[in-house]
Amino acid sequence: MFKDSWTPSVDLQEAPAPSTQFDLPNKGDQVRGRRNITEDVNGNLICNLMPDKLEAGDWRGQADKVNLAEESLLNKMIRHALVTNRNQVEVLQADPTSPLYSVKTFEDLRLTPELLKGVYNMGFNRPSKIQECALPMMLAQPPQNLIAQAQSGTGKTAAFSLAMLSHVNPANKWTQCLCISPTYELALQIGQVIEQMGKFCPDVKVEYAIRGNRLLRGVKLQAHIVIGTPGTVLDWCVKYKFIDPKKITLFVLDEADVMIATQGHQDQSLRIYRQLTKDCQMLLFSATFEDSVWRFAERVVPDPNIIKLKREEETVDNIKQFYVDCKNKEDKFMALCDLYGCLTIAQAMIFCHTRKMASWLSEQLSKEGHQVAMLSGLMTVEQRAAVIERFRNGKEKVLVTTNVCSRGIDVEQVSLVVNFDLPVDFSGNADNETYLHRIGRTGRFGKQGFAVSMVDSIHGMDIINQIESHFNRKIRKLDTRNLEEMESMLA
Ligand SMILES: Nc1ncnc2c1ncn2[C@@H]1O[C@H](COP(=O)(O)OP(=O)(O)OP(=O)(O)O)[C@@H](O)[C@H]1O
Repeated sequence: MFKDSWTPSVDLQEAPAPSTQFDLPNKGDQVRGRRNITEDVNGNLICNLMPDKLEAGDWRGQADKVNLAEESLLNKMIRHALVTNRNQVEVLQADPTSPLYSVKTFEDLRLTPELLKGVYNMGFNRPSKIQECALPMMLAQPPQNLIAQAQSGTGKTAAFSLAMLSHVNPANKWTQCLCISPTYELALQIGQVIEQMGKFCPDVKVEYAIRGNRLLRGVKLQAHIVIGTPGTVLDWCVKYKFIDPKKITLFVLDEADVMIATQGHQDQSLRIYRQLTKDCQMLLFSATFEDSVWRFAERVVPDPNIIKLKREEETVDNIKQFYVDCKNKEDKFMALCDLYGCLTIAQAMIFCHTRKMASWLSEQLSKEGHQVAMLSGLMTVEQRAAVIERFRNGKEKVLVTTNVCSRGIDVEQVSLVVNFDLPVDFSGNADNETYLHRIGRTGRFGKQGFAVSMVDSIHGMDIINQIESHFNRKIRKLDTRNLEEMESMLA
């Protein structure tokens, strides 16, 4: 195994760093305290202000951070099927005069029998919505560039995996397809899809340009497809020359939104891009499309075809929304217990703002005899996926969580969502988007759902009013001590 001064530096760059505590002067901050500086899995520095003394209900301290790369990985791990989306795919062609092709079957794509077998073997009967339009473009001759945006779970990874496998000429013993992904774990996930889909194409070789995978100096890589993180890919192309970037004919950049949110990855991606030839086909995928993503995409993908599939709107229509007036967290807990006594709850999700609160609440609920599962940002993504799986299978009826998992969990049996802490943004205003994602966990699949928010301050009441007027839906007061009234309201 080869080792020199360069490899550890890439390892360091792409490895998660331990949490570090610094005592810094907090110029301009109203609250005195310590700054907890940590690095997320992408190498982003996260600075959490940890006040010396948290006020009751303080929304700023210790909130669990939603990490885009982790969220994306978790989504991949817990999803076993396509996300349904009834919106129409929007297509903008680079050459509007060329005919627009879309396919209804995988046979229409004229794939090799081995590859077609691989696709069917994965249980894919027909292309997903985005695949119907994207696949013919990706497989077209002459090659076409593509920027595609669609929410997670719509079949993007499967689409570009198929494109790469179909693109490769196994007789050419060099790297022809290069795919970059924001993290080690995400790169492995993509590789798994390619390996599974290419199961019946044994001549196609895949390699991972990720930390820890060290090749002997001077080696010329024979793998046809390389998937990796930007730092290692750049070094494999430029420093070690394991890959000749001039021979790459298909370049895929996945999760562009996560990529540009990660320090250094945007520059590295651009540097990789500059090594490629003008004829190299470029494909870029993203779940969201803010201006910054769009500007980046335009730099990496010249003359693109553009495909967009809008996220299906979440609605609060079949969710009965309430708030409960409480004095403090103990009072909120009492109200929660009252609620339990009254509602026939299939399963419930309870949202807290901090890990500490989530732990306290889980403990209290367990003492009351409830089977409780808990999710927090302290857990690894694998641990979170396992907890969600157990909850999905009904092993626990209550899931206490921070914001780290408010998205993406589809559990049909969730009939109650409780905002034990209200969703607020950093400035203390109502976080309407988070509220919607949280309560959207109930009332799914056309069923009736209940969302109850616990309010323990004037500020909290103000937040409820803000949410009410944002969604233009009444949030009614619920008196959990008045059983009769409660039963009639929840009926
Ligand atoms: N044509 C298809 N038919 C049935 N299932 C499919 C099809 N394409 C993809 N899937 C499955 O749907 C799920 C989501 O697909 P995929 O991972 O490709 O989506 P994505 O848009 O890349 O989402 P993410 O970025 O979260 O991975 C996966 O479980 C995948 O196996």
